[in-house]
Amino acid sequence: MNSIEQFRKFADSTKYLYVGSDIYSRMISDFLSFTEGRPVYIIADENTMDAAGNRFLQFCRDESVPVAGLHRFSAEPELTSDYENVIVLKDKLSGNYCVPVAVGSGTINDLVKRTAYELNRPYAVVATAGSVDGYASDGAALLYNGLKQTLPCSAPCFICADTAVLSKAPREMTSAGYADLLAKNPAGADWLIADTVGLDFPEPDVWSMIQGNLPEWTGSPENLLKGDSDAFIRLFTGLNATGFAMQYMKRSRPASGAEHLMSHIWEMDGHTFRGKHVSHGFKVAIGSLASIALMETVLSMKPDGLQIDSALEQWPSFEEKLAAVEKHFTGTGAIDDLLKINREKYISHDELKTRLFSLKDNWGVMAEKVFGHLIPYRRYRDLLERAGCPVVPEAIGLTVEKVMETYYPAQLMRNRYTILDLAVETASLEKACSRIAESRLYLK
Ligand SMILES: NC(=O)C1=CN([C@@H]2O[C@H](COP(=O)(O)OP(=O)(O)OC[C@H]3O[C@@H](n4cnc5c(N)ncnc54)[C@H](OP(=O)(O)O)[C@@H]3O)[C@@H](O)[C@H]2O)C=CC1
Ligand SMILES: O=C(CO)COP(=O)(O)O
Repeated sequence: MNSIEQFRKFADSTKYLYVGSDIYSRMISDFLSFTEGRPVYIIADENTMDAAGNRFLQFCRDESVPVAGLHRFSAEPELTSDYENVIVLKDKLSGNYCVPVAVGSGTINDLVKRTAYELNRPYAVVATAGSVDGYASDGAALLYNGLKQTLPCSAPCFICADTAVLSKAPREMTSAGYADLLAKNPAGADWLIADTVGLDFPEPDVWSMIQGNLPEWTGSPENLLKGDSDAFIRLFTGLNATGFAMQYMKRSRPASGAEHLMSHIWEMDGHTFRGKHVSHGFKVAIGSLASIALMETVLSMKPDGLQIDSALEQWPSFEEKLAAVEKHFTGTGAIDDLLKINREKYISHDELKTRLFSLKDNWGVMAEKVFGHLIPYRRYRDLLERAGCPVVPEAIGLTVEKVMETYYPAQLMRNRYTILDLAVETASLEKACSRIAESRLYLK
């Protein structure tokens, strides 16, 4: 198996990485190099303090690492990725020159990551679950002005994960991490589509690190559910390699495609199921299935089926496109940011015409490339199911109809070309939605 350390060469901020069952006996010397004698300030919550924080505190005591303070968010109500929580943390930390240590999973890590960045300090994370690929990324996925966006900031300088802790995390968190990792497959297909349009060339080293190793990282989902420690190392390696890829590229393209944009819409809607927020990974699982369904439906079309005249006729003017953004997002704090994104993203009728003719010429090559890469829907669903992930929208409190309604606003979320753009630009979204909704396979 590829060692996680060999992927760290892609990271410019993460200098130290410890994963395994005996991390505390090995990491003191590097930890002291990281802190440079400054005290640590631990940020955790009630769940994560029990899961790993107390053990980390014991490590500090045993090794005489000074602890300046401890902020423990309460477990109820659920901690969210709202930027307001960064303000709370900055207020706590700004007075003393300590180094922050996040003890938790995706949300706590992102809150501390952005706080450390705004205070211009390095930070460490003690991971408590293999639930997301965000530990090692250099962005924080936060709700800022109501828009779920990836705010720039440096990745952690020091990452450690005790596999005994990861394997004891709630099973759903592991399944969610598996779904977030497996999603690099449809996200990669989106990258190939963007490449065909001439917008975003897949960086070869990053492509081979992620896509080349993904089958091994995700190949035996049931071993994760059995608590197999090697399976956890593979999962955490894949999640962190993706984070390193984001550090290397300074953007989230290697990790995120249409499936993530759909998940962000549901998060911004405040979607809950049985009174609780649905995890990032579970929303991504349904977003992935929806994205693959759309890819298989749209790309199965023959080039002759691409009606350029009708697509051009349906293409909105600049004003009409902005009006569509207003219609979908008015009343949310995100509206100004989304209008800006869509002003930048808009292409004129003439530009669309050129793109559509080029697409018609390259359609067969693009479909071949994408289908050569994409895990087919049935197999993808099976992998998710074996990993304990949701495979129908109802399992996270959505409906097929709601998923169909999400494709269009998700296309407005980012200036990053995906299958959503291809479907909208070729005026095939509506027809594809009817086919998906009527099919006996997709999202059923
Ligand atoms: N920056 C990036 O590149 C990325 C960021 N993300 C973001 O990460 C967030 C989701 O993170 P995710 O990890 O799924 O969920 P959370 O960090 O929100 O954690 C979900 C719940 O699990 C609890 N928990 C964590 N570890 C343990 C444990 N070992 N034992 C018991 N309970 C535990 C948490 O407790 P508590 O509330 O106490 O922490 C919380 O209640 C989203 O905001 C998403 O957008 C996702 C991918 C990439
Ligand atoms: O969640 C992320 C990666 O897993 C971040 O992706 P976005 O940049 O699309 O928000």
